[in-house]
Amino acid sequence: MRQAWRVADVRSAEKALMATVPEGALMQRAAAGLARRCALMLGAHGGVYGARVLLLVGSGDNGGDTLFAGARLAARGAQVSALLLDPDRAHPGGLRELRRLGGRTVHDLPERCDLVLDGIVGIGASGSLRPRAAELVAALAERRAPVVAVDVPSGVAVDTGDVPGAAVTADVTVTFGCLKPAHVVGPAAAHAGIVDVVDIGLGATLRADPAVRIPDAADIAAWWPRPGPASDKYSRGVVGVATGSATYPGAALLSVSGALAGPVGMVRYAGSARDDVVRAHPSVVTADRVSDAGRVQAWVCGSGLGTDETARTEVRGVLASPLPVLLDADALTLLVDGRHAEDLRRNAPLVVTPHDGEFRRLAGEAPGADRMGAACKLAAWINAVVLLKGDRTVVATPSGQVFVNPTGSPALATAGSGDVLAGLLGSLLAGGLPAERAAVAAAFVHGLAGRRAAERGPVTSADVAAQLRPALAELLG
Ligand SMILES: NC(=O)C1=CN([C@@H]2O[C@H](COP(=O)(O)OP(=O)(O)OC[C@H]3O[C@@H](n4cnc5c(N)ncnc54)[C@H](O)[C@@H]3O)[C@@H](O)[C@H]2O)[C@@H](O)CC1
Repeated sequence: MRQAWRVADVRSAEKALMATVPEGALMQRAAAGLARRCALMLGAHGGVYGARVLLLVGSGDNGGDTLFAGARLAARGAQVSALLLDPDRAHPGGLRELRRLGGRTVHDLPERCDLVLDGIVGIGASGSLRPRAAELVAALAERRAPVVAVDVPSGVAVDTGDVPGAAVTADVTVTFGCLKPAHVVGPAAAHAGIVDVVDIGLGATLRADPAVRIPDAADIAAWWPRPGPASDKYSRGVVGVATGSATYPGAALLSVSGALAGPVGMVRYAGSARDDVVRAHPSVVTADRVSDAGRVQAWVCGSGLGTDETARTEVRGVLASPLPVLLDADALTLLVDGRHAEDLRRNAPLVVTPHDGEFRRLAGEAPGADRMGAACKLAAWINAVVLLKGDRTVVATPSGQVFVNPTGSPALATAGSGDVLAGLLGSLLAGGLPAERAAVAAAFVHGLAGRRAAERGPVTSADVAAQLRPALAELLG
């Protein structure tokens, strides 16, 4: 599992490390890693010798890294120019080194270059880019040259992943010591491109809890419940699905197909779409109401349920059970009505899976610029695992742990895709996974399925459901 740390924690780790190494050593490690990556990129397109490299240099150490890396490229024969945002405050040692090795300074963006290094600001940035920097970033976007961001793309909010104004969009970001939240969460993640972490020796001094964890395929495969020789349909878990209605039978079908792809041995469906469900999925055992459904180990409730009195009774019924419950869509609307989020507090595990609109109804305010912070706050308030949907879906626990799903796909932004996710997640809850792992694993596999479905053209949520099993077959080997 990869992890990302907040600026303050990176700073203290760097401070501790700096006390043990010669002055300037960390910047040289950073610059060496950065120059190596740039040389690789140039090598793939004609070579370093003679390549036109532009450095955008701010007045902090981020600019210093950039100047030293530029000097290394100049030493290998690249034609390196540095555009200094504030010439009087550019890193003096870096500038000297660049000039010594043949680099020069320029006042404007050149018409053409083979590679741009964005060293305007790094983790020392505050707020949106200042006007001169913002202008430069806008002009850069028109040049279409490959861009390497140094540490973080200039203009992103490093700790939250927000993009408050103009920001560099990089092909590659070379970061130092560890990932930061902006590389993996929020709109900033899309500005980072491929992220390379250069080891500058920070590992031993980076002791704080990470701000965010990013699961990989091996984590999900290790968590996924698998049947053993002694398993039967009950011991694998039975999930109850209370979704859909006569008006929205599709929601029932989609959440059930999500549940069937999960690890449970049986799916029970309770609701007025039972005939449709059984016709499409003959293995599902159905009932009219939650109270008649029989024994289950977890409930999924909400998608397409409607908001009438019957729906309200069903939601109350699942919440009154001592079982893990996942609430989505109409269930959230019903319970909250803008004011009753406390009603969700219960002792058994609860997962809610809101999109931004549902989040606003639940929390009383939109997630805003800090999606991780907002999800954590809501999770603590209602004592639930919150899965906040988005391009980089965030999963937050009541104790403040945050995970970000790396497999998101724009293909998942389609009606009913959340119903499929809810069914799969409920199946994992019934299969015995702790709530946060169930949420993280479901988002991961749902994302993989979305990506697979997108390879075959425009995607419907039924396509996503159909790709869950092949995605799992590949993942679980
Ligand atoms: N601290 C360390 O040990 C290491 C730091 N390194 C580099 O140092 C960077 C951090 O350096 P600094 O702390 O000097 O900070 P930065 O270089 O990230 O930014 C600070 C400078 O940017 C300006 N600035 C701040 N906000 C701005 C905005 N919104 N628009 C335009 N300009 C703005 C400030 O006036 C200041 O001059 C890291 O990102 C990394 O690149 C690396 O050399 C590795 C080691």
